[in-house]
Amino acid sequence: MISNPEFLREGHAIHDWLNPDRIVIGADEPESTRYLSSLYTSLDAPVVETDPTSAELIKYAANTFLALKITYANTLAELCEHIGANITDVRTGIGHDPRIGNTYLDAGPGWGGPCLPKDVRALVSTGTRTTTDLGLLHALLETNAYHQRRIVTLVEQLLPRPLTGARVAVLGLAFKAATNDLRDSPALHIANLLAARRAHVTAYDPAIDASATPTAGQLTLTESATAAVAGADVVLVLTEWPEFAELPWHHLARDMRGDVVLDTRGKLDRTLLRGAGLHLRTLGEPFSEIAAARTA
Ligand SMILES: NC(=O)c1ccc[n+]([C@@H]2O[C@H](COP(=O)([O-])OP(=O)(O)OC[C@H]3O[C@@H](n4cnc5c(N)ncnc54)[C@H](O)[C@@H]3O)[C@@H](O)[C@H]2O)c1
Ligand SMILES: O=c1ccn([C@@H]2O[C@H](COP(=O)(O)OP(=O)(O)O[C@H]3O[C@H](CO)[C@@H](O)[C@H](O)[C@H]3O)[C@@H](O)[C@H]2O)c(=O)[nH]1
Repeated sequence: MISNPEFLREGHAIHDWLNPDRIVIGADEPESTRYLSSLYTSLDAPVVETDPTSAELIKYAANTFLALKITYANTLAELCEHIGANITDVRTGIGHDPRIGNTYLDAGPGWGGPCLPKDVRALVSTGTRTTTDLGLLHALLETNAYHQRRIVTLVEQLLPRPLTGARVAVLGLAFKAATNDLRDSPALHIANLLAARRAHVTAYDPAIDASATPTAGQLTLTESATAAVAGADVVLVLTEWPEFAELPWHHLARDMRGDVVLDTRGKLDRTLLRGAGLHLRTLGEPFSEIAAARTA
């Protein structure tokens, strides 16, 4: 048996496959390793030759480490909000240290998709069959679920009315930009949590065909951002599609009932939104501006 894990990212599949950081080959027989290695001679990457169990563990361990980094960033972002620090600066400040690096530290609505959640759970499941202390990994899963629920709490805090009956416009349902994948998507999960709290949720994602996509909850999918945002008490950006920054916010603001945008990906232009008369709330930044507007 040979284990040959793949490390490409959705949305970058061809680039990542042609430019791998490493090739991992786990085989019991040297002949099998030699044969599989020969298939990769056109690619310029270090080859890690190992046994099948270690190869499988490399895959789970890599995805779990990425999940740990993201969750750490999300925890820091929440802390920043409470103590008046700025997550962007904190991230830059720690990221210059090459031992830490500056990737997978973007605060957001929790990690998801078809790979990270599955592989963290697989690592936990594998460890459960042993006496290994898995406290860190259990905490990772629990904390990621907490960070998704936290977005619902933030929406609730930003609304000038109860969440029940409020109109929430969700921009982005895919688990990240450059894909239409809804598997284990934090965005879809959060939208469903809001709908379960009896908010009226209208959602738009540029890669999701509203007419062809069944949703489990009470979500209304729309074919445009304009349609999703019309009448909204609050706009919630959950996927980092670049086009959301380019939306005609002046026009959208006129059709909204409220004046707050919660951008969980930190990609919108604060000056542009302010010019449109909207209050922008991001993760990991103090939000006194909105609190001041509410108490004025
Ligand atoms: N999605 C990614 O970006 C990505 C990246 C790297 C590695 N991987 C790994 O690749 C694998 C597949 O991921 P995916 O996202 O393409 O999943 P997927 O669910 O989209 O595709 C899996 C396919 O395998 C088929 N299948 C499942 N069991 C089968 C069986 N017993 N016999 C024949 N066909 C079977 C399914 O019908 C499906 O078409 C996973 O192990 C994943 O961890 C995925
Ligand atoms: O700084 C970051 C980076 C990512 N994410 C989130 O993390 C999740 C995963 O993102 P990404 O790694 O880009 O997605 P995948 O395409 O699922 O790729 C991961 O899973 C694949 C399948 O196992 C592996 O091959 C890849 O190496 C691994 O990056 C998504 O919800 C992202 O929004 C963040 O919140 N902040």
